[in-house]
Amino acid sequence: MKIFTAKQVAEIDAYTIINEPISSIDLMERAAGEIYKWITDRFPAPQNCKIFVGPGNNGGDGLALARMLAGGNYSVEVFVLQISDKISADAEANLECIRILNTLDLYEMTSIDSMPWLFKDDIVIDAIFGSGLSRPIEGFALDVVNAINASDANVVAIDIPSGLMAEDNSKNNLRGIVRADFTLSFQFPKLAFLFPENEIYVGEWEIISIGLHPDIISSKTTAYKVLSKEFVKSLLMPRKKFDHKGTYGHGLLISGSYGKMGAAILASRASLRSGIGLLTSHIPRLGYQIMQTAVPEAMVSIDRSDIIFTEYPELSQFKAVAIGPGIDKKQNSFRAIVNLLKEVKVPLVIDADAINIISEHPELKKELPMGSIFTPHVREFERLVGKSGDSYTRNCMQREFAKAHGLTLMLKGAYTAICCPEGSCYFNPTGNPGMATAGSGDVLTGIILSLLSQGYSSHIAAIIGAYLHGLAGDLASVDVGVEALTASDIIDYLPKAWLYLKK
Ligand SMILES: NC(=O)C1=CN([C@@H]2O[C@H](COP(=O)(O)OP(=O)(O)OC[C@H]3O[C@@H](n4cnc5c(N)ncnc54)[C@H](OP(=O)(O)O)[C@@H]3O)[C@@H](O)[C@H]2O)[C@@H](O)CC1
Ligand SMILES: Nc1ncnc2c1ncn2[C@@H]1O[C@H](COP(=O)(O)OP(=O)(O)O)[C@@H](O)[C@H]1O
Ligand SMILES: [K+]
Repeated sequence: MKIFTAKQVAEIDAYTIINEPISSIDLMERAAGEIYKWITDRFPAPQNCKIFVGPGNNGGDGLALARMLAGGNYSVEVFVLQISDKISADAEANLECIRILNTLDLYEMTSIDSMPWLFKDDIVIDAIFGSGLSRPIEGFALDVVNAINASDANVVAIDIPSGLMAEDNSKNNLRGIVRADFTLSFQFPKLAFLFPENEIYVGEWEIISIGLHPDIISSKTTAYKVLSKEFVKSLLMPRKKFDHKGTYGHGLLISGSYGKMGAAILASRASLRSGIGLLTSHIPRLGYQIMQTAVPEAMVSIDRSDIIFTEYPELSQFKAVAIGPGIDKKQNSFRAIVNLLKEVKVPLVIDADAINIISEHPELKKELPMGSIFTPHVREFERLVGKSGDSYTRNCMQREFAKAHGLTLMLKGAYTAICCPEGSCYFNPTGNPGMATAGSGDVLTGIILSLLSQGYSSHIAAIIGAYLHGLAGDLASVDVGVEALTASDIIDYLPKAWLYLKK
């Protein structure tokens, strides 16, 4: 699913109006009708609805919705904020319509003094500002936002919580944003919904389709997409009858150290559960028996060191290499990484302490092999790329870094962001908080190594890997719940995840 900027959505709107064709007020009616359906489904009548309305088309949606709710056995009060002299034509038309209705109460608000009391069971509809917000909210509208936020009512935001910018909130007043329980976004998600600090404003979000024109949606380009099952499935390569293990490649996994052999076991098992033909696990000597016992399918390459990574086997036989899970950051490991970066000619997955080592030696950033994949979580990302005060800025830095170095840079977490060398950014919707547990990143590294070894290109391997990893976590959470979920569960549910993905 594509994510467009607020400006692009306005263009898509305008195209739809001309080419469907449909009048703008009818499009507003359609949008409000879809919100009405959602509300009647979620909060069946009778209920008390308090609708706060601003001067633009977001307010117009709220006014059209007010008329529908009033006709549907809801008790409706509408509060029109007198914010500016301007009111959009469609909002004005809808305001005229409801002025003559005696089925609802209409109030014009010029100060916070006329703010109604909001009760716990009230449904508050936030239609103050939508995607036309051009600056932080101030004045009495800010007081209204704060009063809504201080209440226990059920707050439903139309299109976007008022005060939240659709993309960049780095200069916003964060105290002037409605904290919705539900956000009903028209046709597409906003980029801001995918950033962790905005969860308190957006609440649960849903996409409400309003029939915007398919031609413009498919032709308009955007850097941002949310992955879908259909898209990920379309990337899978079919297996053929006469394929053999050589067809699916030989991968090298460099992982583990004293006290962290578990990372090597997890990544190895995940790799083998994701379709790799042959896996060689390079580990320090102490891990030999552990690995041979825990993962009999893996071949083992033994480091001269008992406890850390200091060397690697001859590389020509491998189709892909992954390094990092559990390797630690000792000086000898750093030297071995310097050599590996110089020598490796195949795609490389760089995770965990391999990222930290490169971050501590910025001169190594020049050596990064094109086509490599970095898989940092946010702390590792900050060490590698730099700090930022907000997620939008961080995402811009991530895209820039991927472009500048010609590599795929994943930022792990809820909605893992995968930035590709040509500038695109994919967000992964699968996964759950149960995966915030030790070793789940090691599992992801193993999966991606496996996909690279099978011949998937770097950014495709990152996309399939992130989606599959989250899907396995989601399927596991259905059976074991989120608290009890372990990284091993993610591996155990990889078979089901593959089957579900290919269905
Ligand atoms: N997408 C779709 O397909 C469809 C979209 N629809 C709906 O349209 C909405 C977008 O409507 P919109 O463009 O009229 O913008 P909206 O946010 O209502 O208000 C802008 C007004 O507020 C003003 N203003 C801005 N910031 C301000 C501030 N801080 N403090 C004070 N004033 C401020 C601004 O003034 P200006 O910036 O020009 O000074 C302007 O007057 C969209 O979110 C969705 O709900 C549906 O109806 C149909 C299908
Ligand atoms: N709340 C969440 N929602 C979705 N995925 C999550 C969530 N928390 C963690 N994950 C996923 O779990 C993995 C955690 O990786 P990482 O932090 O490197 O763990 P570790 O270092 O313990 O292996 C990442 O792939 C991340 O996307
Ligand atoms: K809104």
